[in-house]
Amino acid sequence: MSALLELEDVSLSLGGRTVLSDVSLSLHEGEALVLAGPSGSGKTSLLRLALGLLAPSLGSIRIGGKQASAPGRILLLPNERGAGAVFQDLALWPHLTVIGNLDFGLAATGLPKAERAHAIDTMLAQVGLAGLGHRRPHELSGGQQQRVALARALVVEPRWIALDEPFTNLDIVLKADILELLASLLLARNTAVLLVAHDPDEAAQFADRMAVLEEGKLVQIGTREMLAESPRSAFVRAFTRTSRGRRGLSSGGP
Ligand SMILES: Nc1ncnc2c1ncn2[C@@H]1O[C@H](COP(=O)(O)OP(=O)(O)OP(=O)(O)O)[C@@H](O)[C@H]1O
Repeated sequence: MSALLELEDVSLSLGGRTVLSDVSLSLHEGEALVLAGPSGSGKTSLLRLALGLLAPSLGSIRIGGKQASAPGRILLLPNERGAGAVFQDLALWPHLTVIGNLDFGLAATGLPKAERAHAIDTMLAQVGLAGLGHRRPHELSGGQQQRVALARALVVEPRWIALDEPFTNLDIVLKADILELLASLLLARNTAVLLVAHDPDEAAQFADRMAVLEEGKLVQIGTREMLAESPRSAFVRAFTRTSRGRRGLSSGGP
């Protein structure tokens, strides 16, 4: 079975400087792959390439075995990549209600209105926002806004989602809560995730595999076993135990 997402020997130059060199990486069905690395190492750029927001300078990207990007070319548009995304700034539509924000992408799928309303209701209940659907983003707390962004990314049932440090601005308790919620939602839906994380603890909660970028090069890729001794190991073990059975993933190289 082909990977959901495959980067092969991808390099990226922006403004005359090399941002990524020769990166090969894949994301498999239901897998949680965490991308770590120092500031400026190219994590966001890699996500943008994967989502089809940037074209590689060299190399190729495949989505579900289909050619998605080639040097200087985006062959599959972002909305054709089966992906959802949440970025740090969340980018919620300020003039739309919570329901309006979720319906924005869902309406484009062509699903009839009644089914969309049902999907939105279910999703909002799952992220703990039942009853808040008619509020606008500025009428919500920071943590609630994060949940809306997550719900908006997931309501269209993407096969994978890209998360670019979306929870950085939350306090530690809220962050732990939302990460736990995210883990359970992804597990229930078998959605794969490519998560950019600064914090190794955050990575450990999540990762089936972890990839480390330094100065645009992939310097390390490790399995969840490497993360078993994390300070939150009880949760990690619970998560990996369930996910191992369900996903039947063999860990290994890129
Ligand atoms: N449009 C651009 N033009 C020129 N250089 C860019 C551009 N976008 C990003 N860069 C450079 O590419 C490098 C990688 O940036 P990127 O945002 O991918 O890193 P990052 O690992 O996500 O960093 P952070 O953790 O700080 O968000 C940085 O040195 C950045 O300055």
